[in-house]
Amino acid sequence: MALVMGIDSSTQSCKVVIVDTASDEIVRSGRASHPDGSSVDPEAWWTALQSAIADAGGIDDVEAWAIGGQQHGMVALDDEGRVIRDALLWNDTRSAGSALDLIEEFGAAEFARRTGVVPVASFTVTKLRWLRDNEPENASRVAAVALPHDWLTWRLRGFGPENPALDELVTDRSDASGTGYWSPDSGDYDREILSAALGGDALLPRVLGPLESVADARGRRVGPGAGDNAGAALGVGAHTGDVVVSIGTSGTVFAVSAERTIDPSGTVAGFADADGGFLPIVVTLNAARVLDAIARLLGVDHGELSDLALQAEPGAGGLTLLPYFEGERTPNLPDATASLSGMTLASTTRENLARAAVEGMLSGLSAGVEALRGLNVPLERALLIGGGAQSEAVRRIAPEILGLPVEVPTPGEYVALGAARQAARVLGA
Ligand SMILES: Nc1ncnc2c1ncn2[C@@H]1O[C@H](COP(=O)(O)OP(=O)(O)O)[C@@H](O)[C@H]1O
Ligand SMILES: O=C(CO)[C@@H](O)[C@H](O)COP(=O)(O)O
Repeated sequence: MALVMGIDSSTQSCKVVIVDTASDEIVRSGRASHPDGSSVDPEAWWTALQSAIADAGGIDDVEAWAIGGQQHGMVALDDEGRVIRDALLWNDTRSAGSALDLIEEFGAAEFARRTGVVPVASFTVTKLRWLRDNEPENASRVAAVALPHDWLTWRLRGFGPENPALDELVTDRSDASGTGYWSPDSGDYDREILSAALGGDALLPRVLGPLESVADARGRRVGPGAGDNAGAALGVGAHTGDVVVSIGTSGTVFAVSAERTIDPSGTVAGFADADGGFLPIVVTLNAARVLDAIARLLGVDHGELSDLALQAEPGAGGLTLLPYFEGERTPNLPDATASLSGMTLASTTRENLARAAVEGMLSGLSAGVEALRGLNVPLERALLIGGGAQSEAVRRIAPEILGLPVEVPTPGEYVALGAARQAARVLGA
């Protein structure tokens, strides 16, 4: 029997699972919270990772590990391996103007062709341009740029300001594909785009193939890791025809595909997966936290919110929630706010508001399903995962709004599980 560890360092928390490779069963697990906000000191993730590992009973008996994590966050390092400023996360919209500048310089179609994405504020490339234009002194100190999972992998392998070997930074295809300066065709970085964004070159993590590995300070195998969505695809075992709908802080709709997709409109991002293929994906900024916000407003917990929503009729009596609480990424409306419409004396009930929250959140995801269908991605069934999939109302209303049969795998930490599966693979177990 060999034990492996998978980690999901997500927006709201860090989750650790320790899996027995003989049975594929989780034998121990742990978690710790991350701070709120879209600009976060990466040290908080490192502290949370260590707490989550302690909560899981430690890793002395683990033979291999891998980290999945929230994508796109900009971790800028100086030449002594120190973090230069708080990381700007995927849901930080301050670089929306920088995204427009990059589109003007390169063209949306050219960007999509070269990198698989059209810049929006979420992608790392726009955060680097924002740094260049707004904090030139910080930009001039950047020696290396990493993503959250790259940086945590480096730290857990024993590197950091005390041992600042920047050339030991590694990443994987899936997370590299969310930077906006990586080419899905060549598998190399697009240095011209990187330099145009940052105003100079920087060291970037070496991109490992799906079965490549490195070692930690104790000689254990360390997998390349993954962006959280690609990690979830591994964890849930997604096949052609499946569309995974993940309701976490972000709402994501994605499929695994042997072919890369190119969408010059930017609606579908042409990411890579963690298995040597591709992962066409649509991402919204407003998902589980829409339900959190309305539950808070109504003074109920998630179970009660779900009960209320299921007591209302489909269509919520005409009440509609457009849930752009955090601006929106798809459609690209970084400055939008949420709005409630269709309020009459009859429609304005607690039940209808709860239902409107579920329907509004799912409608954003349903637009994602349509966008994938528009690129001829085969879609036969939806697999619903993420914290929001624990809501019975979400599970029961989803088939009608998504227009697909919906299966709900047993609630679980699929990103961490996907990372554990990758660790087992690199161990050859
Ligand atoms: N029963 C539930 N119904 C609806 N939402 C829930 C439920 N349980 C947890 N959540 C929400 O799910 C979110 C966490 O999901 P998760 O997939 O772990 O997010 P992330 O990966 O972005 O950190 C939180 O916003 C939490 O409030
Ligand atoms: O921006 C994206 C994908 O493009 C998000 O999916 C982030 O990767 C954050 O994921 P969660 O923390 O919401 O799971």
